[in-house]
Amino acid sequence: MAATILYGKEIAKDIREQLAGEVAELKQNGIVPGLTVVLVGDDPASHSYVRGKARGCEEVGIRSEIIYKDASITEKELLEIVYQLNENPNVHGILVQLPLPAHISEKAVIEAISSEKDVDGFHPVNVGNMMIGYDSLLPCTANGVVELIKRTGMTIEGKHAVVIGRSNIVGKPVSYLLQRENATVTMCHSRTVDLPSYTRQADILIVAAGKAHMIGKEDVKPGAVVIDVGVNRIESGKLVGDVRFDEVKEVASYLTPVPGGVGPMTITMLLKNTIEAARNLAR
Ligand SMILES: Nc1nc2c(c(=O)[nH]1)N[C@@H](CN(C=O)c1ccc(C(=O)N[C@@H](CCC(=O)O)C(=O)O)cc1)CN2
Ligand SMILES: [Mg+2]
Repeated sequence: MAATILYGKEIAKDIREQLAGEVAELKQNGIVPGLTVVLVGDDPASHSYVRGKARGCEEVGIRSEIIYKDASITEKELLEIVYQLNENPNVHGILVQLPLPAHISEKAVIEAISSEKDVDGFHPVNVGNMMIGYDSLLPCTANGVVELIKRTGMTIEGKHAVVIGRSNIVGKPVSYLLQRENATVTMCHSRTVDLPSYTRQADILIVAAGKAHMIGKEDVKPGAVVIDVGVNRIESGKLVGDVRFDEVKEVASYLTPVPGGVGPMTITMLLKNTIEAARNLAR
């Protein structure tokens, strides 16, 4: 069996067309959705992600602004910027790009963002609401993963989903979102004993471990849907996932590539959250 490759890039394009329509409708009602991204320091990958976010906004008609700050900014100065954005009625979404320099507490910054404008879905209020199944702004990568699975047309209800990785950005939220879809979820991580005994049971396998090429075809149940959230730069400079793509595509029913799988969905879900925040704040 050869897997169908889930090109997030193409799916993201479809969703963005739909989002552009929603933005046009909001604009007719006098609301121009606005996102402000704050970027501290000069990490090239962060700069590239932030540019991608601004490009995504432009594509669907969201007004966006990037505030660049030197890595020497103090925590107090950064918090002051966040407080001002919280008060600005033209800003519906606030995102502080992570990671931050070591002298700034990510926790303090995330908690300072108004939960209504927290388009990353990282604020404890949004995380709590997600956990108990209330409406909230959802973490973008996790939401993008679930959206990709839904687009295969498969039924998630009753399926056994195995998640590898327990990060706050991916592993934990994706496990909650899949439970919300009535999957039976098993969470595995770096200390799991006999990982393959779990992964081989998975109808849906989400790999977010951050370990290049760790999953091979011997770890995958034939016909499983495999979502690779890993982004690893290997010695050759090439970007690879946590899954051995060429092997696993022989046994999975669906498989995401890296790059071009989950990544493009992340930014699309951010655009979706910004539109949702604008709609909620206008109420
Ligand atoms: N405030 C936030 N900070 C960070 C987040 C986040 O969601 N919010 N996530 C990551 C970085 N990130 C977005 O910010 C991100 C990472 C990877 C991709 C992506 O598109 N990956 C591509 C490959 C990219 C490449 O070629 O280098 C892919 O998988 O296709 C998008 C966004 C940490 N910080
Ligand atoms: Mg092995």
